[in-house]
Amino acid sequence: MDSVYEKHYDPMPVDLDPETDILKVHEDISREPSGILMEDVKENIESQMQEEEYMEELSPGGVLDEETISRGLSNLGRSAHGDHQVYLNVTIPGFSLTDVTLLGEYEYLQKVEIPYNDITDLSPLGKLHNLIILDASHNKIEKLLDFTPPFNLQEVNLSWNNISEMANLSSHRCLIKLDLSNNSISEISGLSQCMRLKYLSMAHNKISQIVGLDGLPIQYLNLSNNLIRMKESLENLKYLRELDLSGNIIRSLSGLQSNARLEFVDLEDNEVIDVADVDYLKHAKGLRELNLLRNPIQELPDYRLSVLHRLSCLTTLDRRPVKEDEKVAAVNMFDPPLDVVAARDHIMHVVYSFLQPSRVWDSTLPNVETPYPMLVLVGPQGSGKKDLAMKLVDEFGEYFGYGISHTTRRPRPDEISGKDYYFVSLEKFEMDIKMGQFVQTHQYNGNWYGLQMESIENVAREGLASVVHMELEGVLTLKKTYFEPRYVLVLPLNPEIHERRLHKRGFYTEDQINKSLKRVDVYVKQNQEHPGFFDMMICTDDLAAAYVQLRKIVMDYLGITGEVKREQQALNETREITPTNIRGRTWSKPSNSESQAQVRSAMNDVGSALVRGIVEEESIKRRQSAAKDVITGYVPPLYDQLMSRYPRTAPQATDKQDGLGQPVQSRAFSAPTYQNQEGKDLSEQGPPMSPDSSVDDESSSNLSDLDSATELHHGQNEDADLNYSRFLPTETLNPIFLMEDLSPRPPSAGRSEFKTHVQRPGSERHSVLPPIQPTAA
Ligand SMILES: Nc1ncnc2c1ncn2[C@@H]1O[C@H](COP(=O)(O)OP(=O)(O)OP(=O)(O)O)[C@@H](O)[C@H]1O
Repeated sequence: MDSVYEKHYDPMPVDLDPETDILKVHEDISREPSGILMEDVKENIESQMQEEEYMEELSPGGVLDEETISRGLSNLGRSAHGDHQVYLNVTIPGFSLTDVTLLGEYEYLQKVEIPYNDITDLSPLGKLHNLIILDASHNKIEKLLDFTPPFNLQEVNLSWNNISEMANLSSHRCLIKLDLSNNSISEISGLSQCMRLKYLSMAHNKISQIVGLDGLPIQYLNLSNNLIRMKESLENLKYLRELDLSGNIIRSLSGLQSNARLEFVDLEDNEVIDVADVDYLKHAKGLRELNLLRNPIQELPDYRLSVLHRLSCLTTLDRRPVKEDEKVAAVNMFDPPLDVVAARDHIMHVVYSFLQPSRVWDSTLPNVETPYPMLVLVGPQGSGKKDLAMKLVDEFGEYFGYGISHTTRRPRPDEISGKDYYFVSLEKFEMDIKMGQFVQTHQYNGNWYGLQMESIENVAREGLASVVHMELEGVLTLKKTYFEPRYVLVLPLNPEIHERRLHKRGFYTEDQINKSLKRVDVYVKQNQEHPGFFDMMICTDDLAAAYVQLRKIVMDYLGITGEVKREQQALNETREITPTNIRGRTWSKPSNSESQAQVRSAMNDVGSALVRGIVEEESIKRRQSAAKDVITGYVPPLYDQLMSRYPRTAPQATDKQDGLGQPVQSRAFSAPTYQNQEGKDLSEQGPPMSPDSSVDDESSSNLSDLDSATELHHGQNEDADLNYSRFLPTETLNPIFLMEDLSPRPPSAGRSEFKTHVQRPGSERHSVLPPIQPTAA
């Protein structure tokens, strides 16, 4: 037997030229290909022709005949009554049939597929009592199901026909699926009795209103490519799960708000313009897919995130799967959790302050372990926290100072700028934010509130702990900073008393009062869900009792008894309180029990008032080091600048503060005139870089504040300067000795005489803040 290769191989006709010994191809290359292949082709063509002839013979004139039917029959099975072996299906597509009368004789048929013909009349099918599925799509039918209804007809496909009007289908009660797409129907009607209808497609028609479907159990509705404006409600289509309304002229989605079972909505190519319309789909908790492609809404900024925020359950939007991070981004953009708001607030202030030239603050109290002593009273508006704060400052004036926030709110009649708040304009507030002056900010009732570093420093400079009051959001930001205050939750638990208090003040609108009352729950929730978030809680239903409680907490914590306090008062009356003679009190959390014990023991030692507290000792030590760095032009590595908890990136006051009783003098250029090694006056270049400077370039550090540094140095003679120059950051130094060498702080007028002969350390770099050596109490 010939192999396949041999059978199909048709060698080129070649001759060997005896002279040249070269193979030559035959001149006559146009000869027929091999006989076998030719035969195949011929066979093929013949069979095709035969087929066509045969087809032509079938159902001549478009009249269905036996032969055609017998060829289309399939699925041999039992008749409905079970007494006959019959074919159950017939498929006769594309025979240009016009007359299907003969089909009526096949009464056992359950499925009839006669698409792609020219049928206009389906009445013969009325005899098919067992018919369940009918596909007569792509025909020329003009009337809808105008035949005696088979008892169990469930699925009908009459798409791509010429139906312009719907008929009363009340007799087709078993219909489950009806496809009438691509006809020219202008109104939906006649379906009211089809109480099993689950699937209805009327796409590509001329429908302008979604009516006539009330109460039907439709789950899948396709009305795409019609003329629908969607003014009506689909409220009665309770079971709707998939809705295709693409290619219409829909502007608003109102009407879909009641379809809670929707899972898929296609609104591509419509006129939806407002992202708020998406809210109409909010009740559909199971909505997974939404398509709004080719709608004007797509042009809106942050469109995708905005939709995802409103419909958080979506898994696919505009045919694109929704990613997890998109969902997170959507929430963070449109409804950020309190913590995210606080983180952003914090980042903003850190970045702005970092962009500012840094300064060394004057106060000696803050240190790495207890950055700034601070007591924060937290609670909703009208909880009485401000009254408590003021009273605490009144009574314990030698321990606490009131940390005054800035606000854009208008002052009330009895309020004084610089006492209750610094009342500033919005422009000023924003400018201060940009100048990196704030530690935290928060918007409440349309007004901005914020605590500036300067306010805290003003209190700390007096050797006192700040008492501030704020809303929860402020605390969340504060918790992200290097401050570690004590937080006292001040909460009215009786809503009636709270409401009465708010009404009595007469400042608030009903909305504001309601908001304040509701916010109590936010605080309660925060307290319950984050144990330890607040250090203490005081109920302020009775303000007097609340103060007694707060007072006791404060005195216990500070370790003062009534007697000691009196002693201390007497002591204070007899001596001037300066930052150096106040001992190391703190209201912030010591980082470990040891240092807390040290603080307590130092504080209890009332008799030795001139002995410095540990807090101050450590603070002085660091100031010395920082001051030396400033003088020697040392720039800390970027990491140190960022990570150090010392307030090195504190904002620079470059402007007078509006509303301050005593305007803060500009500190930006307060550095003294000084000279470099060669004796050249550098004052034109500005002062040397502070240890906090965020700028690496020495020449650009012209805004450093050198108050501390100059205070340490000022007034020393040449010897003192030389003496100081010994204490480079590399050397271990007991700051007490250094302080004893220094004369008291001179008036600032003398600063201009300051000169330095200290060598710059060059590449020798050291940590700005040397580790704290444990000091004996
Ligand atoms: N820096 C701040 N950060 C966050 N919240 C602040 C800040 N300063 C003040 N707040 C709070 O903003 C809210 C509104 O301040 P406002 O001064 O208008 O309150 P109030 O009507 O006087 O009520 P209250 O007596 O509770 O302070 C108050 O709860 C207040 O504590």
